[in-house]
Formats: sequence, C-alpha cells, structure tokens
Amino acid sequence: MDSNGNNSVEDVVRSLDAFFSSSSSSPPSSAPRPVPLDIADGLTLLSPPTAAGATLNWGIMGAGRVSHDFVQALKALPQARVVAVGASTLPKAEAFASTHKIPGAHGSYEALARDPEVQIVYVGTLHAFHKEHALLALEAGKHVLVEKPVACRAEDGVVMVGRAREKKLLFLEGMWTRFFPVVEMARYLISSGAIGRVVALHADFGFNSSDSEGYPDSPFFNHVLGGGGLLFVGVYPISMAPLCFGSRMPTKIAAAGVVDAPTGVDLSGGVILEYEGGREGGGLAVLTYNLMGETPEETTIVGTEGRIKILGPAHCPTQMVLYRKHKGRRNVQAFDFEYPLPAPLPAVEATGGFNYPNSQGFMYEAAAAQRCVLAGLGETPQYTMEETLIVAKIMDEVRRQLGVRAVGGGGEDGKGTK
Ligand SMILES: NC(=O)C1=CN([C@@H]2O[C@H](COP(=O)(O)OP(=O)(O)OC[C@H]3O[C@@H](n4cnc5c(N)ncnc54)[C@H](OP(=O)(O)O)[C@@H]3O)[C@@H](O)[C@H]2O)C=CC1
Ligand SMILES: O=C1OC[C@@H](O)[C@H](O)[C@H]1O
Repeated sequence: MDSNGNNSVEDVVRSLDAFFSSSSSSPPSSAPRPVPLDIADGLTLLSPPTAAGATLNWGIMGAGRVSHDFVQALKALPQARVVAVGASTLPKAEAFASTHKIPGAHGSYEALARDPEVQIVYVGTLHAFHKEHALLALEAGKHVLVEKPVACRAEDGVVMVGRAREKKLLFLEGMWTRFFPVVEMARYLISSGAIGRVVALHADFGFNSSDSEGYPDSPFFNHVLGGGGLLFVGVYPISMAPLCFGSRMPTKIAAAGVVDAPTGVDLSGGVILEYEGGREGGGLAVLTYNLMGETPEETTIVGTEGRIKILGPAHCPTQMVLYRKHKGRRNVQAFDFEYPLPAPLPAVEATGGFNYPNSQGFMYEAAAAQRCVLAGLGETPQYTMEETLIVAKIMDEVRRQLGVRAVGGGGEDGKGTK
C-alpha cells in the first residue's frame, strides 16, 4: 500500500497471483472441473458476465483438424451447445457429428449457415475460404468466430467486418492467444503501469512443419490455399503489436524473408514495426516466424520500468514472468505466474484428444465470444475488429516486401483462387 492508500503494483501482482493460483489449481478429478473462466473476468472484467442458465448454440463449419480441437474444448463449457456441423461432404459432416455426438450434420456450408438452431458459427476451414464461409454465416444472421488469420488479404477482412457491423453481429478472428489468462494478466500489468511505458516488443513463432505437414502437399506450402509462414504463424507475433502499442498502424514496416521458389510461399520472415512518438510513446516491435525450425516461441514486452516475458508456447501460453526494474542495470525482481490449462475431460480423451498444442485453451476464446454475444456486444474487447484489420494490413505490406503474391480469397467471389 502506498502513502495515498493505493495498492502498490507488487500488492496487485501478489493478490492476482493468489487469485489465479487458487482458481486454477484444484486437484485432478474425474468429475468435470470448474471452468476457470472467472479467471479472465476476475482479472480484467473484459468479458461481461453471463446470466445463469444462458446457453449459446454453436454450428461448426469445416470438419478438419482445428474444428475437432475447438469442439473438444467447447466440451468444457457448460453454456456451449454444439448443435450442428457442416462440411464439404455429408459423410464427412456425419463422421464428425458421430464422433462428437453432435445432433445435426449438413453436407454443405450453406445448409449449416441456414440451420435455424445455430446462433454462432465457428469457421474452421482454411483461410483461403474464410471470407466466403464467414459471409455465408453473416448473411444468414449468425454470429461468427472465424479462425486465424481472418483472411489472406486485408481487403477480405474489411468486407467481413463491414458486413458484421451492418448486421450487428459478433465477429471475432480466432486470435485465441489474447484470451489466455497469462495474456489477460500481461495486459492488466501493462495497463496498471507495472513495467512503465512499453518501448519494445520481441516475439517469435517457428516450428519444423515437417512434424505434421508434408512438403509440398500440405496447405502450408500451397499458395492458392493461403500457404506460407506469414499467414499460418507470423500472424501471432504480429498480433501482439497492437496489444503493446495500441490500435494504430505502425509508422514504418520493414520485412525480409525466405521465399520457397518452387511453391512461392514464404518459409520465414522477420518484421520490424516502428511506432513513432519518441520518448512519449514511440517503440519498436521485432518479430520473426518460420516453418522450418523450432524457436523458443517467447514474447518479451519491454517497458521503462521492467519487462514481461511470456514463455513458450507464447501463442497459447500458460507461464509468464514479470521482471520489475529497480535502480541500476540488471537489477530486477522476478514474479512468476503460471495458469495451467484444466485437465481434458474424459469425453475429450475418449474422442482422440487434440491435434494441436494447448488446444484446451480454445475454451477461453469461445467463452469470451459467448459472453459477448449473450451481452449483445458485436466484438470482444480482448481482440477487436479494428485490431484484426490492423494486423491484416501489416501482413499485406510484409507480403508485398517479401515479393509473395496476394493469395487465397482475393476478389469478391472469395473462391480461394487468384
Ligand atoms: N488457432 C489455432 O491454434 C489454429 C488455427 N488454425 C487455422 O484453422 C484453419 C484450418 O486449419 P486446419 O484445421 O489445420 O486445416 P485442415 O487441413 O484440417 O483443413 C480444415 C478444413 O478446410 C477444408 N479444406 C482443406 N483443404 C481444402 C481444399 N484443398 N479445398 C477446400 N477446402 C479444404 C476442409 O473442410 P471440410 O471438412 O468441410 O472438407 C478441412 O476440413 C486455418 O485457417 C488455420 O490457420 C489451424 C491450426 C490451429
Ligand atoms: O495456429 C496455428 O497454426 C498452425 C499450427 O500448427 C499451430 O499449432 C497453430 O496454433
């Protein structure tokens, strides 16, 4: 407590840490564990509370890997009901529905969008098709959570956001990182002044894609399907920039990268963003990504009074260290934070677990979307539509500098072709 009776940053940090630890460390049990969503609400109040008993009906577009993980994570949310899945073919939708005990299965995305039971559509198809598929849902009056990246080009994102605003429907790009308790905490610490003014961001994301994706057949390397490191993984480090420097375009964007000649996709990239403002708000983001080798995948946010290190895997993190600076160089005090994911439910383990790391954490993003819909909000405060478009515009410029062609759902037909 300081002399004005306010809590010091250390007091706040300690009490929040205690709150988090007690909320998320209940012993493993075969009974459904309480959803630690209150963590996010208790921390930042960014997601409005939901009335007891309120539910939301989800429809799933696409029956692929990430849709499977998302539905698995929804099983932990008592207020979420998955009522239908729509896929490119009926057998595919039926197989997915049977695995997850979903009552409705449709052999087309149009039919899913028209399903009167569905209130919110999760678009889990490849990003070359996001615009076409998200628009189907919006036109049918459904809220939309569309996987990252929002689209292959910013102009497609602009169309989607515009339509959602006109129709007063929630629209969220699935930048799930923003909803992890660690990132909520980082945001809180930044806004409470725990590290002073943010002056730099260092973030990376890279892995050896040959662990799961075959070259050159995987969508990762398919130019027309929206392949390339920038759209698949570079979007994550870039999306941390508006969190640190605000919802504004950087004043300068400098990019370099390795482009794979046979496929035309970018295998790696380095992006430097300059935010003007000198000592009163200026800063630099240094961001890298690649599809060829595993990086530490850490995010460090540097301020005048300390720094925050989000530990790998920083795109879906559970650990973070706050370093508070004292007088002199290298004189810091460290505060560790850890918010483990809840253990997967037996129903999740019985249906194949997850395809991707930490996918249980989709529950945070889904719960926030749900709360916002039920509260009548058109977007989540954790990741706004404006931020989505800023990130998409930065990526357009990066791609231009790398000499990678605009791909995927370009053009008004949104068919995923040139
Ligand atoms: N947030 C996160 O952590 C993650 C996000 N993602 C994002 O999710 C999206 C989907 O990724 P993922 O599930 O791994 O991809 P998949 O390769 O599993 O494909 C997803 C779906 O896209 C459709 N699809 C696939 N290939 C084609 C094609 N050649 N032509 C037309 N449609 C096709 C299929 O839909 P259908 O089933 O209807 O046939 C398929 O099930 C991407 O945008 C990706 O960036 C991916 C992984 C993790
Ligand atoms: O968003 C993602 O896209 C690529 C995946 O391999 C990665 O794990 C995931 O989070």
